[in-house]
Amino acid sequence: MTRRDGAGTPSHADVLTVTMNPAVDHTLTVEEPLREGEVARTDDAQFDAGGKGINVSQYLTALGVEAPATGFLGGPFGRMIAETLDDDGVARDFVEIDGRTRLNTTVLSPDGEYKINHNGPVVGREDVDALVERVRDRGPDRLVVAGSLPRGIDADVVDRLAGAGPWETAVDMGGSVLERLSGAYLVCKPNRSELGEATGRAVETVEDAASAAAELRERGYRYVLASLGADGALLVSESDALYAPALPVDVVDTVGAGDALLSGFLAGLARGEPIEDALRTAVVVAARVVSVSGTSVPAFDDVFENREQVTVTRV
Ligand SMILES: Nc1ncnc2c1ncn2[C@@H]1O[C@H](COP(=O)(O)OP(=O)(O)O)[C@@H](O)[C@H]1O
Ligand SMILES: O=P(O)(O)OC[C@H]1O[C@](O)(COP(=O)(O)O)[C@@H](O)[C@@H]1O
Repeated sequence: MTRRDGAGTPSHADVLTVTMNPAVDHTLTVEEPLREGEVARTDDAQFDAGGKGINVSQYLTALGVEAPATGFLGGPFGRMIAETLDDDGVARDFVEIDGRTRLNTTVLSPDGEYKINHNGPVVGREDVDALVERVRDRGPDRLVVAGSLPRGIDADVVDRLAGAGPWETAVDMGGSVLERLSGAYLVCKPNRSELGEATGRAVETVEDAASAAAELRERGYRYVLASLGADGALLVSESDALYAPALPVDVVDTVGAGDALLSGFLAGLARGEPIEDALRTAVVVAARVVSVSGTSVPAFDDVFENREQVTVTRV
């Protein structure tokens, strides 16, 4: 029997996020480039509750949109994530699994950003059945399914979650998963390489990204929100392709940048913003998140007022 690892009685949610493969994010900053055979030492280490949907729940909650988190948690890192969500006031309703939730490591060194993501635990079909029930219990208006799939789970589970009720579903998953989905989705948020992987196209320029996003959109997405790193973001709908450059900020690291972009977009939609403004909000939220380390939640107080800083053009 699967166990419920969550706080409180299930209640309706505006947005519910699903993270099937959560992670504790371990961010280490070193002062010298890593050298083979040498021990690097640092006093600067940070642990955050992570995984794409969990980050979206944290960012949305901080942006004033109720967004409980569900998915699978297990082991000591799973307990740490649950405690962090409680401390941050993010409602949670996870299926407790026998496997251990993973630890993902980012090393920030003078020569760059190194990320190592563990593939995560094995999850069983009965855990998936329990997850579908959790989602039905909450009956959200919008569902966000984000992050990699744990071992034992195939892309059809995403279609199953999206099709289990009347909610609109956003997905932020790897290109090979996007390629295999067959349901109807509100939005997907590929980054440049995921967009290339999902379409088999080379994505170098903004124009390349717009063509690839338009092709991907036709496979069942109302919007494709493509993130292009320091080049900004692109929002493609049936009638439009809108491009917004990134805001010039001092970047600490880009962990959580894509999750922040999606959160800002969903927060804009939840507030009834027109699509163009939701794209602006998304870019401001992403700029805030890349300015802090790991997936810690920065101050979002003036995000909505500052969205006019973002210029949007038609591609
Ligand atoms: N170097 C940067 N400077 C400013 N903003 C950035 C930078 N890198 C990323 N961003 C912002 O974060 C968003 C998501 O970044 P990206 O790296 O494309 O996502 P992901 O984390 O999914 O790979 C971008 O669309 C942009 O708005
Ligand atoms: O599930 P994946 O693809 O391994 O990614 C998980 C990692 O991505 C993050 O959600 C950050 O994502 P982004 O940098 O793409 O926004 C981390 O919190 C987590 O460690």
